[in-house]
Amino acid sequence: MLEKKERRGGVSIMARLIVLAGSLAWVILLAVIGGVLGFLCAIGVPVFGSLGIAKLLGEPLPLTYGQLMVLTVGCGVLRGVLRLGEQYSNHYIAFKLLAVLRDKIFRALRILCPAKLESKQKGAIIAMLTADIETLEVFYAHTVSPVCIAVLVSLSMLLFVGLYSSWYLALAAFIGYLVIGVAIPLVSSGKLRPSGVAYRREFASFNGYFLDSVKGVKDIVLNNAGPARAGEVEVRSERLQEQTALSKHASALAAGTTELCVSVFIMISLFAGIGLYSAGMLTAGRMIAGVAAIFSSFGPVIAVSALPGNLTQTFASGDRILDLMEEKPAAEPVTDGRTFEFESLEVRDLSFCYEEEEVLRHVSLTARRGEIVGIVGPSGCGKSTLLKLLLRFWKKDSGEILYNGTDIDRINSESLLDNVTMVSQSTYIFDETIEQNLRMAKPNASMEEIARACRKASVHDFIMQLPEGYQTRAGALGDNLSAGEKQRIGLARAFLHDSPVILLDEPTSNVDSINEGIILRSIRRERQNKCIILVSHRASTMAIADRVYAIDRGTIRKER
Ligand SMILES: Nc1ncnc2c1ncn2[C@@H]1O[C@H](COP(=O)(O)OP(=O)(O)OP(=O)(O)O)[C@@H](O)[C@H]1O
Repeated sequence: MLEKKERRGGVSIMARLIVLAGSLAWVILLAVIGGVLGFLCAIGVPVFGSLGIAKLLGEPLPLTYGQLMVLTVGCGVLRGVLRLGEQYSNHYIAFKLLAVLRDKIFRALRILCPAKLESKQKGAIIAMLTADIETLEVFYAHTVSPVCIAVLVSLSMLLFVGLYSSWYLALAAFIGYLVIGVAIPLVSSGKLRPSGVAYRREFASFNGYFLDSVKGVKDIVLNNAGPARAGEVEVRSERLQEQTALSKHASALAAGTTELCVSVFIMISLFAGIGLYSAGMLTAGRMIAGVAAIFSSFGPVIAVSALPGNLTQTFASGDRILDLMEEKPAAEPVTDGRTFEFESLEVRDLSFCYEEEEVLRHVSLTARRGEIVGIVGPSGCGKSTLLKLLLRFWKKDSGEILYNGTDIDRINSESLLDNVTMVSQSTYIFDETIEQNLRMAKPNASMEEIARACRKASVHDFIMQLPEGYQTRAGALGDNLSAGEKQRIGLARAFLHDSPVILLDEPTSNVDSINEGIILRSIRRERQNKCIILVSHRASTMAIADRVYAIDRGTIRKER
């Protein structure tokens, strides 16, 4: 299972996410520069205009009216260009970075796979690959740059107002920036969090229930449970609506408070300016320029105060993604070990437990090229676990798994996968053509080889009946591939992969006796040059084994 780590703080998440952006951090920098210059130009329009008025009022200025006019118009035009640049950078970050992140996450998953992705985890992983990565777009494109822009623009404005107009006015602006850009986000994020968390909980619950109902609609109809199910959907939908209203109410309140505070601080700076002018501490021209600069400088901090609604969710997504990236695989891949060409397998005194639950105790068995070894035992006794350990999905607790006399922990993972293939109880069929689904086992296989593998798995005739034969898309068949057909495609993949060891977990559990006979004949023929380890409940399947081991409550004994 993915381990639950300690929650990280917001700053730590932000820092790590920026590191994760790697070489794309420079595009974020570009967006920040574009944003800062853009806002300064926007503020420049009223400021240069008011400097013109200051000049009219007799304020000495080293600029002519013409130059002030050019600067005012120039700022207006540049504002548009810079805004475009900022938006372009943000969108570039959003799309490029999401692609880079998906790639990184996929790599992390490949190392964790398959042990840590057992079925319990799939839902969380799929959510991460879709919703969480999308949410991070908000972080990179709409969180980092607004915060940096707000800090830089506010500092520039404080310096301008302080140096040109008055440090008292700068102080009033400073308090305004702090209240709008820091205090309101902090207070409202605390208040928005519970309603945001409750909303997301209801949303997930509703979605899960609804999708589950759609998937299970056949069983709902067969059990005449439709009205009860529809009633529950209605109840959950109403609960979701209530939470949506509460959540929207909280964010509307925060937005209203921000607007109110902006108006209050504009008034405060206006009254402070008039007061300073009346006290003779400021000329009319400098007062107008200072107050105009403050009036137009709240845009960046308003953008920051609008963030908290998304921020909690963004950080939660970032936290989950960082957890996945830092997750240790159940068995570290071996890259500096030995390679081998399979001849023999010896399992000695092998013990293994999943967390608390002990599954295998002092298990020993042998198998070599040319043999079919059967494993039987009641459901849940650890047969599949033993096969997974032979592929090092999990790290054994004690004992040895020796391939050609070398322990599995000292064999390169690549070499192990070249030598050992497993057909598990459920085969996943990708939404590609049947040929592509098979070819993944041997990318350069000829069509003849593919067809031969399918004949051995007794699935060739079925494929030839499909509308486009091997070129039929599995997706076009919908859910119409039976469990047995999928199982035989899985088997054909294993035959095509042609590795010396084939681990078969219930290979005939879903096929009829005619197909079972064909498959068993193929397996028997394959054994000449291979080692086949066969798990099955069926006595008819076990009949082809040279040796049979029985597992019972974790211990093994040779049955024949
Ligand atoms: N990833 C896992 N985490 C924790 N427990 C697991 C995991 N996989 C299997 N188990 C448990 O280990 C035990 C052995 O499971 P395993 O799948 O090896 O049995 P099996 O003999 O192959 O059963 P079946 O014949 O029904 O396929 C079961 O109790 C199962 O619930």
